[in-house]
Amino acid sequence: MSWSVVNDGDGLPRIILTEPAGSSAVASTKSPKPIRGGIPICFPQFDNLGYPERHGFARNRLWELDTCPSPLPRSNNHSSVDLILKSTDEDLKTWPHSFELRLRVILHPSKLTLIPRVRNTGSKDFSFTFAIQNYLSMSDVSEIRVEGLEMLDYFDILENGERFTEQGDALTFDGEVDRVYLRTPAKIAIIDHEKKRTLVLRKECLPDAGVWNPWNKKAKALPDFGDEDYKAMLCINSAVTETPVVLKPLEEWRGCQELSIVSSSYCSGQLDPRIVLHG
Ligand SMILES: O=P(O)(O)OC[C@H]1O[C@H](O)[C@H](O)[C@@H](O)[C@@H]1O
Repeated sequence: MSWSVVNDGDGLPRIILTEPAGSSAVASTKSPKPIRGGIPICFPQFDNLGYPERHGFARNRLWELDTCPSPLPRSNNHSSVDLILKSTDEDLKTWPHSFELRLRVILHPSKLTLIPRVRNTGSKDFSFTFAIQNYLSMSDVSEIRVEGLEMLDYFDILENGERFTEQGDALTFDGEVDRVYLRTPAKIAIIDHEKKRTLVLRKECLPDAGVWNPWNKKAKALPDFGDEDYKAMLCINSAVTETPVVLKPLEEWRGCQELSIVSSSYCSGQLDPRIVLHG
């Protein structure tokens, strides 16, 4: 991935990351379409709960820099940014609730932390579902193992949302998958043998986890997704879906997700998977 720094209209530096090949090569960056990649934020709905924009409008809007992230203390860390999205008159027509959605993004050498917060700034209760949709880059999805979802209940979107219980061992992939696992442990490990690394997803107040890969047929049908790109990606979402969050006026909900990389020794069996998952 290459990067460059440009100054925007306010004289603020912006870092532009570009990937000349892969899914982002065909991804649309034109508003109001979400970018197929990165980490879209799904709010106020994950999937389609009856409001017009699938996965909510937040991923289709331009956010602003948040200069007052209270009550989170201001971050003095130069590798972090606070962003905010507020309800607009246009959005109030389809989702009639005033809110402030904040996101703190913190970058460490081998860890990315996201802290989303939703505040009810209106005068009535509202409820919402939410997801942090992580498009993860993989060497070869058919060689990936996901640990931490064993024996859990899940909704299978490909089976009309029917509820099943995961059997067996770790998750492996040999076809299209679109599931939402319910009440998962706080840690999920995504093991990439070929890249000799394990991604560890740790989450708080985000009890559910979506797992999605369109595989070859659906990939061809998606206009902003390369035909072969399904091979090198896996979406794992940290989500609140089964039991929506309810906020009274002035209440705030806060979640947290950490994505970190564990050394390749995990793949050679030197590191006990139980330590990664439960340590
Ligand atoms: O195409 P999008 O609206 O961005 O959604 C991409 C995917 O997101 C989630 O993981 C859903 O569970 C899938 O059903 C959906 O296909």
